[in-house]
Amino acid sequence: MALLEVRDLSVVFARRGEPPVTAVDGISFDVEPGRTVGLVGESGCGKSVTSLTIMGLLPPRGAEVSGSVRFDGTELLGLPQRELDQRRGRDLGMVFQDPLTSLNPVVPIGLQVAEVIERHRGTRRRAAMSEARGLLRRVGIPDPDRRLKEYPHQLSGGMRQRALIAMALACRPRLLIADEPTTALDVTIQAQILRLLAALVAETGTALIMITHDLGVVAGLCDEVNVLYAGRVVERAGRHELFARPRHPYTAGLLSSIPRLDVPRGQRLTPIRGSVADNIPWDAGCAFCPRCPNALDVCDQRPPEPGVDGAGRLLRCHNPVRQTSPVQTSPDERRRRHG
Ligand SMILES: Nc1ncnc2c1ncn2[C@@H]1O[C@H](COP(=O)(O)OP(=O)(O)OP(=O)(O)O)[C@@H](O)[C@H]1O
Repeated sequence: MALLEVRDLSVVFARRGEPPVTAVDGISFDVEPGRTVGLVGESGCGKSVTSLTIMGLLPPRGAEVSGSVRFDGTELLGLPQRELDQRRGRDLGMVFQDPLTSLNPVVPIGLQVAEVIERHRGTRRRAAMSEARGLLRRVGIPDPDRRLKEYPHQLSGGMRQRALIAMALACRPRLLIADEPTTALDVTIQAQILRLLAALVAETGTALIMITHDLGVVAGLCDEVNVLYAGRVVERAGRHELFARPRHPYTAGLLSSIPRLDVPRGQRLTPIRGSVADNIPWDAGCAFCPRCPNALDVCDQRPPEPGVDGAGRLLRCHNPVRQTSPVQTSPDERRRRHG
């Protein structure tokens, strides 16, 4: 059974004097224990609203939420706040993109981690501090005895992100949601943090939802990738299939926007044209249609229904990319081939 089952989740924000915004529009996906699932898409496609809804952290007023979010068989939507807080503390953890705003600037790092352990597991201060030291070491913070006493501003960006991961792990969550955890970091530190997350997932068996605008980030980490566009999943496939044969023109565009060294001669990067401001509403057709290189007449007349092929790939497109042989090689595949 899936650890997390999201079914037909929709989130609509009411705005005074303006039409409502449908941030999430009928999203469904599962996360199995120990698996890593990516939610990928451009800014504004609904990634963060989805994760905040799962965590029960959406502002209580102004958002109309429908659908179902079941964690280990329990419906989380509509759960009384107390029970949700307990579950969040015990089973669900989150790593946000900006550690400086997520960490308390006036509390030393070690104490922040220890307080999470104390609050959620009832551990005494001394034992919690000792466990915090171990966690800081585990997430790769050098000299944890010293760092324990330091404040967030005394740590580098990468170390702050590691501290945040330590805090999220302090409750030993069964599901961790990482929302753009590497966006604020430079490229080498990004790679280190991604390796750390992969190692922690393998070691602890925690399920992970990885939220990012960058398909390159999920390339080495996710078992399965959901590509979101304007609040809907437009393609879902295992990482290898998605990278080898993207079928939705949006996925293909995202993939070809990743700079790579092994692009076949003559094939150029073809970034997606336009912006989300060009979208049409889903009830009129495919929201991506005005930006789509494959658009047909039907695309701005009728919304595409999602279909699932024999290999389990979900696709929502009237005119998918047709490929008979792989044109892209996933980073994993390249590593495997080249050792
Ligand atoms: N409180 C709110 N009130 C009104 N609209 C909102 C609110 N929060 C989010 N939205 C809108 O919902 C849509 C989805 O936002 P969301 O933050 O989930 O996107 P995202 O894919 O996570 O983008 P980013 O990577 O920029 O955070 C956007 O159009 C956004 O403007």
